[in-house]
Amino acid sequence: MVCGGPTEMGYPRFLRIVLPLALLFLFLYLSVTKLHVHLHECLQDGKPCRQIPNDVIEDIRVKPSASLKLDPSDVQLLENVMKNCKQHEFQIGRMVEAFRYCMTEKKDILLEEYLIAWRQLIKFMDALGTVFTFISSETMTKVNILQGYLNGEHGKDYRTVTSMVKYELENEVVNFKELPPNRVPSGCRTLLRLHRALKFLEVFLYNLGMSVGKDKTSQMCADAYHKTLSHHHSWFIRQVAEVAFLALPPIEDMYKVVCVSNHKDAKIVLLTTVDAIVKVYNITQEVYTKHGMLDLP
Ligand SMILES: CCCCCCCC/C=C\CCCCCCCC(=O)N[C@@H](COP(=O)(O)O)[C@H](O)/C=C/CCCCCCCCCCCCC
Repeated sequence: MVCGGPTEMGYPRFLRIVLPLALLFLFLYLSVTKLHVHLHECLQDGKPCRQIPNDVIEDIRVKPSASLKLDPSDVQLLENVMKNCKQHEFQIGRMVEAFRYCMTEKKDILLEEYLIAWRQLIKFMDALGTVFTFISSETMTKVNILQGYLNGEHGKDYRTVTSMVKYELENEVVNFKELPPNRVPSGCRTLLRLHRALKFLEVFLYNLGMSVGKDKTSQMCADAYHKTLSHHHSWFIRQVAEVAFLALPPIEDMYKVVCVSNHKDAKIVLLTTVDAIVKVYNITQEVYTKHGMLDLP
């Protein structure tokens, strides 16, 4: 079993060109976000003009649960991965555990555990290097907003996704028309951003798990992004993402990150992860659909 960390990944030389380009896009992005409020003043049917309705997005469904049958040797492999990966900053086992533990018997999501899983993903992105800093700090911002609510005065109302939705709707914290400036965004719209990113992660890990070991990670990641998260991002963000994909390490290095040495083992670990993510995603999706909250600005 190979157990090198993501910090051991070697990056190609072309990054010397890609990195300045990424910084340029970042600069452009930050310039445009200063115009954020003005862009949102353009409203159509009560929605910002740049917002793409949720229903144009192809419904991507991966169904590993039905096909994922683990025999005792697979279970042993997963246990080994959990044990042997403990020295890594990013622990896929810890992430899977958190995604599993965050689901309650009443088909609800415990926010505290959900955020633990996201913090693991942030560790992974941080280990990938500076090209990913922007994405990981954006993710951290969202995690911190939710943690802030959990630690705040109404913390108990933020224990689960359902209780958060109930509390924020009853207290008019959620704004369906615009993102009010100079206010901490609501928990519901913040979680929605992570929820959409979770679909991207699900499809990306599924692509990785199902690949025959020859495909490029950048291609698999771009494919997942184009099918999912990109529909919610502005042009500038999409360009930043395209640059980041080029900096992704090759598939063998990804395998090391999840503490496996070959494609067969990677498939088991990755599809087990996808299985947990799909369940969490579906529960959240149901709550948001029920309350018509899939397009919160
Ligand atoms: C073998 C293990 C593999 C683990 C792979 C980990 C991959 C990391 C998982 C998810 C990363 C994406 C997290 C992105 C959060 C995005 C939240 C968001 O959409 N924010 C946008 C909207 O926010 P508001 O403006 O409405 O407040 C925001 O505009 C976007 C900011 C920039 C994010 C750019 C995202 C690019 C996605 C591509 C990520 C590729 C990372 C791959 C790392 C392997």
